[in-house]
Amino acid sequence: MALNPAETALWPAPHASGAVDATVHVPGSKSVTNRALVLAALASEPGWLRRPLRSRDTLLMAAALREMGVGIEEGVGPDGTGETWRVLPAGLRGPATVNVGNAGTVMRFLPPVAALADGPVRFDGDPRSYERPLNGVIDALRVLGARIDDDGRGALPLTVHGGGALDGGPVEIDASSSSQFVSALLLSGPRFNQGVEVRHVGASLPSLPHIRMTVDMLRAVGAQVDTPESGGEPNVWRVTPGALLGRDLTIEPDLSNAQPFLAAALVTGGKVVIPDWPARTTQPGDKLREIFTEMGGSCELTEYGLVFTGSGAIHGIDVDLSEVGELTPGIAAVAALADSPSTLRGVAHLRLHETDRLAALTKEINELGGDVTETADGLHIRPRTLHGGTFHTYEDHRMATAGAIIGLAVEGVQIENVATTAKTLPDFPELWTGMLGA
Ligand SMILES: O=C(O)C1=C[C@@H](OP(=O)(O)O)[C@@H](O)[C@H](O)C1
Ligand SMILES: C=C(OP(=O)(O)O)C(=O)O
Repeated sequence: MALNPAETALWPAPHASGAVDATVHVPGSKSVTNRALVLAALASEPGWLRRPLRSRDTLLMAAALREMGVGIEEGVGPDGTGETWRVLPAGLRGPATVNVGNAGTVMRFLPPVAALADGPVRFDGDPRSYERPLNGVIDALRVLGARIDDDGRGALPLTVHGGGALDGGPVEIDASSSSQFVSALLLSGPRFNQGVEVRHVGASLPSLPHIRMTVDMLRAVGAQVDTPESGGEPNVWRVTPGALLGRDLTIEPDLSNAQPFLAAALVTGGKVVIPDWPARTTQPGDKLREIFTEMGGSCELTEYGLVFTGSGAIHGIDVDLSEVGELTPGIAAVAALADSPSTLRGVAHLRLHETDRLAALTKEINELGGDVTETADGLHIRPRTLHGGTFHTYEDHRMATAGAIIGLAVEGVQIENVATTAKTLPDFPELWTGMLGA
């Protein structure tokens, strides 16, 4: 496929001339917004999303739900403050066509919704979406009573022949390649005739906080969910059938998208404040308070938000990132600038994310003079003096932000296709230059 000019364009990553000192308002969480849209669409009454993320992944989710008959009105809230979306659930309908782009949440969360539609729903997406695993969702839906036409690879493209309802019941899946398989089945589970009982039988299960996020958000709209943590069997989640409530939900800032800004404080020995950092959250980005503190910073969580301060020193880290895999690119970027080596473990499944993130990070950091090697499940990073050059991004938003972090400390880094940050953070270049006072 020919790349358009935006994809080939190079963005000179700003070099920081001194310590940053900024307050950065980070837009809403992708993971929370897309779960909230699905749950509101499946509810038995209208609901509101306040401060939703407006990005490629969330607009694809909204467009897909609209295709299936759901009303989503974008506007300002009833009290006139901030962007608010009103979701009007309706009988889900096919025929419909869903473009998933390269959004894991759309390609995994919507086939179970489509199984409830009253006709065929065709799923297609970016070339990369054909390579990302979907077998856990496809196989499980068949066991639960759905009819699906695919090409047998356990991936897109496919058609779900919605029958207006789904039996549901018990199902075993191997979700070692993506936690989103579990989340997908649980989110629609209350609307299946028998609910759903998901038993994970694989060797490992990544991104557990994201499964907790699914469970918390289901409970917040009235669903009954039994989990391993609430006294149930290990690796088993059970959702009881029942109606879902329409809620008025304010979306938290995306803490994984706060990562590059916190990293800027760490890398420049400066200070960054992120307003509205939640006191309690299931977002994996909350782990950054611990990880970036170990890497040399310090933080204070106040009523206003998170105040994160760098000390001027950046330390390497040995850390298992299996629960917080999406933080890996940003941590790798900081580790490449540290005063000691790092080992990032537990993230083999990143090979099947937006791009093969382990290969991409290794290649791009090494091309700037770094010393990174891939392991079976992660990266070894030995800091070296880096030089400028082109940082390729492979249509991966987190590769682009990782390159920008390195560019703060290394002159002459050019990020290819910074526009790819639109997947979850369309305003990234403006927020970044704003933070630097440019
Ligand atoms: O459920 C979610 O919102 C997500 C789950 C994780 O997926 P994997 O378990 O596939 O890593 C994460 O990496 C992704 O960015 C968002
Ligand atoms: C893995 C990610 O996204 P997706 O939701 O497409 O899986 C990510 O945002 O880092």
